Amino acid sequence: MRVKICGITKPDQGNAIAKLGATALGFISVPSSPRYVTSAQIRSIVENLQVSVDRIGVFANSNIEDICQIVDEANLSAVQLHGSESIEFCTQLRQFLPKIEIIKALRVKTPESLKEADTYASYVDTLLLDAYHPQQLGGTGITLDWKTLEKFHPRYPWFLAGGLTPSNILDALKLLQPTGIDLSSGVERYPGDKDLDKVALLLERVRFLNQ
Ligand SMILES: O=C(O)c1ccccc1N[C@@H]1O[C@H](COP(=O)(O)O)[C@@H](O)[C@H]1O
Repeated sequence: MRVKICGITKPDQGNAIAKLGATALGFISVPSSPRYVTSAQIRSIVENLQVSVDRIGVFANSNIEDICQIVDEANLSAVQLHGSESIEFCTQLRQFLPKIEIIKALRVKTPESLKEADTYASYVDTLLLDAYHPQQLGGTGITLDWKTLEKFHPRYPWFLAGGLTPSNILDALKLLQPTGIDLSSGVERYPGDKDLDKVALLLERVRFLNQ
């Protein structure tokens, strides 16, 4: 199972989380977020890594030129599109970034969002389902209504996100079978400052379930 810890802002925490066994680190390239980091900051976190992990930049309604520049400057391996990017936008971005994983995030408001996920699946590598909040794009700590997803068994890879914590992860994974999980506020002391004890506990619980 892929485990992405998102909203990394500090080189020592990024390296520690990768060493604990997370498979991906997420970096918020959305200027309005309290977890926002510049491409230079991401690069310094990435250059400090002692183990290999996926390096995912999170964008929301950015233009293609800016995304490509940040991918290049920060040495990212994947982009997560967390705004209202269209299928056409994803297709265009694919042409500019043929070797970079494209993850489309959808904020699940109603069961219709799951049909939307199916329509994106042929145009991106991976889907990500997050909780809906009327004002905020992500990192809200709001838990998805997992019941909505009970019959969601797609053939494509997908991350479960939204309000996951070390306390609720086992309940989520007993009900759902995502190929990856994504956590931000559930493993931090305050926005951008990760709690390494919580990350370690999370990884321990996920390993317990997968053994
Ligand atoms: O974390 C943010 O600040 C953020 C800002 C803008 C778009 C996405 C953001 N984070 C994403 O939110 C989800 C879930 O976060 P949480 O675990 O509920 O706190 C995750 O996919 C982050 O990548």
